[in-house]
Amino acid sequence: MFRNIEFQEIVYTIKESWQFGKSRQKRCILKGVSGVFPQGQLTGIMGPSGAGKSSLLNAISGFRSDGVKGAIKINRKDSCYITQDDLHQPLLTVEEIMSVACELKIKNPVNKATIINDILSSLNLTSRRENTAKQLSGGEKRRLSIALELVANPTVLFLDEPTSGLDEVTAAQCVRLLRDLTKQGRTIVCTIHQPSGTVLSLFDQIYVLAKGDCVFQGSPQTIVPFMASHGYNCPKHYNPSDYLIELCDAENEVISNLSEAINNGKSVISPTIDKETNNVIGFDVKNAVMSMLLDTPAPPKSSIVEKMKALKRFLQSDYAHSSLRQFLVLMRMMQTKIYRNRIALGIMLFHHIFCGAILGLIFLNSANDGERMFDHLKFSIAIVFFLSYTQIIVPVLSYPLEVKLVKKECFNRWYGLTPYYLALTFSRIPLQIFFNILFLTLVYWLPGLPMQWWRFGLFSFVGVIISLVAEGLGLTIGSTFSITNGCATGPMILAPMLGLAIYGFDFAAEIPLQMYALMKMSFLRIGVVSIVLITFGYNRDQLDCNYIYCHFDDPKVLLRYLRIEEVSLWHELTFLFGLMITFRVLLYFSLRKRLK
Ligand SMILES: Nc1ncnc2c1ncn2[C@@H]1O[C@H](COP(=O)(O)OP(=O)(O)OP(=O)(O)O)[C@@H](O)[C@H]1O
Repeated sequence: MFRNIEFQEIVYTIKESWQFGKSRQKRCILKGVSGVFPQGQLTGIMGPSGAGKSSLLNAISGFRSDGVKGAIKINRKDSCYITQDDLHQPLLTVEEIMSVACELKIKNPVNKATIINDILSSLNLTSRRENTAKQLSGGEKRRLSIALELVANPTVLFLDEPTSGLDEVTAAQCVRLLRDLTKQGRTIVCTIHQPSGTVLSLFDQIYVLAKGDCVFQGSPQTIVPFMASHGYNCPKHYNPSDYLIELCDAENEVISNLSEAINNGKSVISPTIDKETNNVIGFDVKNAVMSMLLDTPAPPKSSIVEKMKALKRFLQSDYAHSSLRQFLVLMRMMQTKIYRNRIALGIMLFHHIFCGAILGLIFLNSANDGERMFDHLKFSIAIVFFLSYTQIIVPVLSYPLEVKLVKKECFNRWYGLTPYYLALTFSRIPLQIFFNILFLTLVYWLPGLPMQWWRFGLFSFVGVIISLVAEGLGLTIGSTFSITNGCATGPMILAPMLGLAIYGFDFAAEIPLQMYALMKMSFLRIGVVSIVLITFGYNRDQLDCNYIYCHFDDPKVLLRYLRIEEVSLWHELTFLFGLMITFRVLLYFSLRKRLK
């Protein structure tokens, strides 16, 4: 059902970020603004930089709810939000991305091809359908963002700065396109920076904010007469919106005068039109009729009714398809994405073969040397460190950007968190196993470890588990922090773990009990102990000795020296599994927090 979007006395408060020596203070970004965005119209939210335009759009669309107070009347299930960043899967073609959107967003995508053709041709993207998203220009990316959301035929579209970064002609084309979409009954609200006269005239309504207050709401043609009635005469040949914004930016008094006149958005300025010439000859200040003001308040609900409603909401899926179907579509999309990234695949292949060969050559034929006890330990540490570092650093650098895309798609109800999370977890495993086994084969074979299949199998299994633990940690960091903060956090977590991994190898007998407990928290330590147990335990044959006496030629002596001869590999594996699950659970909650 089409209805106006109405909001009343919206207050948006943020907590200033913490600064050294200063206490955290609250800052009011939106100061009780009200307004109506009429159904089937194109409304532009304008204002000086920092006025709170994006904040208002985020608050009304629900993209941001923390710190937002006030009443908002909108059918969110039928709306979508298009972010400023134009985030898409860069390696998929326009057609593939549209196809994924159709499969996830349409209940019965039987005429999927027709829907895609219609939307692409109406947005002038047909000629680009075979191109990947990263090959598109800024304007094309913007149109693709709109095309993707149109698949579900939403009645309300929110767009944050759809014209930013576009030249004047492309910006006008973009706004014209939005206006055409309103002709099909859609309500479109977007933030916009100082539009040209041509672009301004394309809007049905303008909502102007200044320092968190509403200073104008109405048709663009009424800006000049409205301002003039308050003594602010817009010079001829001057863009009225520029004049209004510049005035508000310069003088606080203007903001309070205009905001009072418009009742902070509770009034709307409508044009008086001369019937003969069809020109705007004046304006009227009307109450922005807000049905929610007229609605009689519902009687307070009992907690049982509330609980039943919550249960109903839980059982009714917000999505077009079941979680299983979402998982399968996402899994296929992620696989395509992984295998299409040929450069990354090539680098990963080279990285694993090169590092495996280098490590193998450093310890070439040394695995059976009974005099090189410390080399055996260094070898185990190097393997564990390689597996961990590789798996942590890649997601720390690449995942933060993906989280933003996931946030947008989840918000627009493409899919739920659980199917996404499962697809993310399982889609990477086959390739990860392949690369790790390649590396582990080289480092097993070149140093000359015993050619026993079962031992190699265990060695590879533990290696893969270590890399999965590390990947979980890397993804958790990537989903929680930005790239910059993640780059500091990753090594900060890894460094003590590495310290614990090598701690006490030469005085194992004297390690205090508390340190043992701490060492169990380092998956690197558990990984090193597991690798040593596999390579030197399980009745490994006597090592070579070219002297009269080699203290460590009996592998059991090495295990005893490290105080791990009684340690069970399965016990260590249980800890590794425990940490793997812990990091994956942390990843889930971190994603959930971000998506909220
Ligand atoms: N999460 C946040 N944390 C800290 N400050 C914020 C946050 N969100 C908004 N602000 C501040 O609120 C003010 C309004 O921000 P907003 O992005 O809504 O402005 P805007 O009118 O869209 O500006 P611009 O046109 O420059 O994008 C800015 O001063 C901004 O720094």
